[in-house]
Amino acid sequence: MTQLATETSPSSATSTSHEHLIQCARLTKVFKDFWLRDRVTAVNNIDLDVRRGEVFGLLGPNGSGKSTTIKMILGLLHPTSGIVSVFGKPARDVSVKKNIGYLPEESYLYRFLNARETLEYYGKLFHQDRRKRQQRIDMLLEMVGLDKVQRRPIGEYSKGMQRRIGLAQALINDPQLLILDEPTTGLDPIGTRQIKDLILRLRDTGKTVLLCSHLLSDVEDVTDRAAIMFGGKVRRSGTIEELLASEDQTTVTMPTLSSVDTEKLVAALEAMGVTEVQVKQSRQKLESLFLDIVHQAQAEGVKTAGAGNAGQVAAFLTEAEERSAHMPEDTDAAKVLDQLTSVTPVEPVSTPDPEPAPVAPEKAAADDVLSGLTGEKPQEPEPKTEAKPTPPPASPNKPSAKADQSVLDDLLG
Ligand SMILES: Nc1ncnc2c1ncn2[C@@H]1O[C@H](COP(=O)(O)OP(=O)(O)OP(=O)(O)O)[C@@H](O)[C@H]1O
Repeated sequence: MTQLATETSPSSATSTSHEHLIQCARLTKVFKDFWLRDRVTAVNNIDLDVRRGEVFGLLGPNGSGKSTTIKMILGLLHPTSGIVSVFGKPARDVSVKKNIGYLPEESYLYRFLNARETLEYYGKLFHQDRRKRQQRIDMLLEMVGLDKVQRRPIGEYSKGMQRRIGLAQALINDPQLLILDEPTTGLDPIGTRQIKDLILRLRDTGKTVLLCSHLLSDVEDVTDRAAIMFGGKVRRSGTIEELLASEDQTTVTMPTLSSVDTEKLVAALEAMGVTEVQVKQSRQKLESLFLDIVHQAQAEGVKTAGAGNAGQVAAFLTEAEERSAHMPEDTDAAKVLDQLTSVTPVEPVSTPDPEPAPVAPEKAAADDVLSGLTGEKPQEPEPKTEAKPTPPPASPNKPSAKADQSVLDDLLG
């Protein structure tokens, strides 16, 4: 391919109005020291919105406030000031939690549980009945390529395998909003591609993804819009096209031209008054080259300890994508992803339970997990507010943008 770069026009990106699923207004978090004096302003008066059905990238260097923002969106940290609403409700509202899946930056998995037990544990926290839980666990283990190693303790897993089980854990409740903090850390390029494909597939089925990553090429590949933070503030935000558009260049790509044709083309452009024309041979991305080489080696039957798992995930995601391009509906992979991503009514988290006692150990364990995530002491349980079912996540039942706005207006006073 030949690429031709010339000076000219601005981005063609357009923005349309969408329903806001996360809204942060004047959001601030100041961490205090032991004597309650202000120590660190981690997030400083930011406005942010994430729209339903988009992949939103939250970027920034270490310590810029991304994780703190995410924890406030999750209701794990109290804002010092400002407002954060999720699904049109305050972030600490327990009922919104059922529709959120979260992959934390660090794994908070139990080393001595195996993959299946881990998903069992998280499925139970959502009070899923046994049959539904088992089905989902089977589908998720297959999807993240860990079904063959599901009985091994997680402590024995490699970093990438732990990321995979973390992702499965985040999806166990079929969330409408998926918050992924550095999802591709530790993954090989195949696993990274799989996660990116999965994110895109989930977006295509109507899920919203908030993605936090330092790997800019990953973010660039999958996000619709992004915000770049520094020092607790959002420095820039917009669509990827808007953010990356080079205002003073146009790129034209075409099949490779002969040197004679290239000269004619450049001469024609110069005759039109276009200056500084650059002609260069297109390069493929290192990721495509890597994947080509690996796939070729797999096709040749070259043996390697890790290839089995990676190949399986790729096949699953490929079949799912083919199905979306009008493949027969009944392939196994299509069914798996379909069921995982289908919009199903959300079950009440705690339908009045005739035997409430057995929930207690899980609750205690959940508090452990929460306190691990936040680094703060767990809150006292909010009495019985959990019992209210969330409206089904299908868009007709979701609060409208107007409703979102009015809640926010109410909250803002
Ligand atoms: N529990 C805490 N107590 C005190 N300071 C904190 C706490 N959590 C975060 N901070 C501080 O807040 C700032 C922002 O941290 P945060 O973890 O949000 O950054 P980040 O953008 O997610 O960074 P990274 O990319 O390294 O994960 C940092 O200066 C950090 O030290």
